[in-house]
Amino acid sequence: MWKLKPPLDTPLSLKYKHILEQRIPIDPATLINLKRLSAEEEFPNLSRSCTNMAKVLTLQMYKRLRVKATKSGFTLDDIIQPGVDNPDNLSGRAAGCVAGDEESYDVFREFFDPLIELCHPGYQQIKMHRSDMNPENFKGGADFDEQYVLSCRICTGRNVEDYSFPPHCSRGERRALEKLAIQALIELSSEFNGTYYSLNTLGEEEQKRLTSAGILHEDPLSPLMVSSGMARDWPDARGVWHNNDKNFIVWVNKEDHLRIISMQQGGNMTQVFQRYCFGLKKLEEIYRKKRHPFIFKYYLGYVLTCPSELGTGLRASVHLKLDHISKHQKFSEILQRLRLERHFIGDTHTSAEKNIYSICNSDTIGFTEVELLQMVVDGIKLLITMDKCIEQGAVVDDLIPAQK
Ligand SMILES: Nc1ncnc2c1ncn2[C@@H]1O[C@H](COP(=O)(O)OP(=O)(O)OP(=O)(O)O)[C@@H](O)[C@H]1O
Repeated sequence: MWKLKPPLDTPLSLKYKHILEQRIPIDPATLINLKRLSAEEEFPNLSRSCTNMAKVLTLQMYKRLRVKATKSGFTLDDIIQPGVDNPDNLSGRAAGCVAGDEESYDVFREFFDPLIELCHPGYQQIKMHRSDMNPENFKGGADFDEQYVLSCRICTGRNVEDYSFPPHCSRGERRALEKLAIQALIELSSEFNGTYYSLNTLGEEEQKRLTSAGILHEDPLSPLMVSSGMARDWPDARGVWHNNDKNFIVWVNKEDHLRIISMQQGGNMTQVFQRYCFGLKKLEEIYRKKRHPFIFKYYLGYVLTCPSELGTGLRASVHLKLDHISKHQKFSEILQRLRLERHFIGDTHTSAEKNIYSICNSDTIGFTEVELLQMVVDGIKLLITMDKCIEQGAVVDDLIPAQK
């Protein structure tokens, strides 16, 4: 397994095991004792890494931070491992690192603050995170022309107080979180009738059915999940719940304790957002009543495993067909000005041939949920207008938005 924790039978690691299990504050001197080699000798080779982690981490910072750990024992080396193993940065936003628990963002703030700023320029000016999950505050319609838009999806993550995050949680923590999620989802079922499927016991037929409904993916274990430690013990204590209409989905113990998804075919983003807000607020209330609230910090918003998803965690994406504007030489620049980004679709080859794109918001922090959705909807509508104009032989340069 990737996590190079010392073997448990040596005196040195017994000391480490004690630290992990007792959850006592870690004495930096203890960690220094565990580091037999110098920072220069241990510093990772980042020459191929295009991630934001590699842009932020210097040897001096590594020297200062490598002897620190959170109370549950998450270290800087654990944080940066995904970016060391996966040097590519396909989205431009790739953090190349993960948090192992809520405290990671405090103990390693010297590293995380500039990193979040790179992922989300302007983050350091944010005084207080704002949330707005009232669909009535959305201006204008959020319904798209279905000749262009094939499907809409909104996704976010949530982590529960007092438990380590998936890269770091123990088997027992993960199982306790699954138990809690199953109880909460049963309560949610009074609003949304649904079923939980444990990956441990999932049959082949069910697996096929969930995959064809876009709920399970062919290969759930990305290299990022493996190198961050999120894939440890897979599929133990992992599962997915969906409502009877298969348009509200909750993943348990994947990248975050919970990943919440509202999605449907066609262009009705209004319904997708209404369901997202209603279901997520309900789930949050259930967890709060069980005295296991979601982790929220005034300056980070909802605290998630991946620092590029802090704030709302919201990713609103649309699969749409753009035959013309996608060939414009400034297509990438237009997306950037609209604060949107392109994600790759599972079957990249076929979707590229058919000019089908997956476009979503690039920000998650600094804006409310309603504001982010507004950006996505207004941006997608503009792209569709531009596509239509080009098809009719018009020049669209004066429609290109100014840099926001
Ligand atoms: N609008 C959409 N309609 C249908 N499927 C979608 C849509 N947007 C994304 N998906 C699918 O959801 C999966 C995850 O998409 P993507 O990687 O872009 O999102 P993410 O936010 O990075 O990850 P996740 O939402 O799983 O946490 C992919 O299989 C993708 O094809």
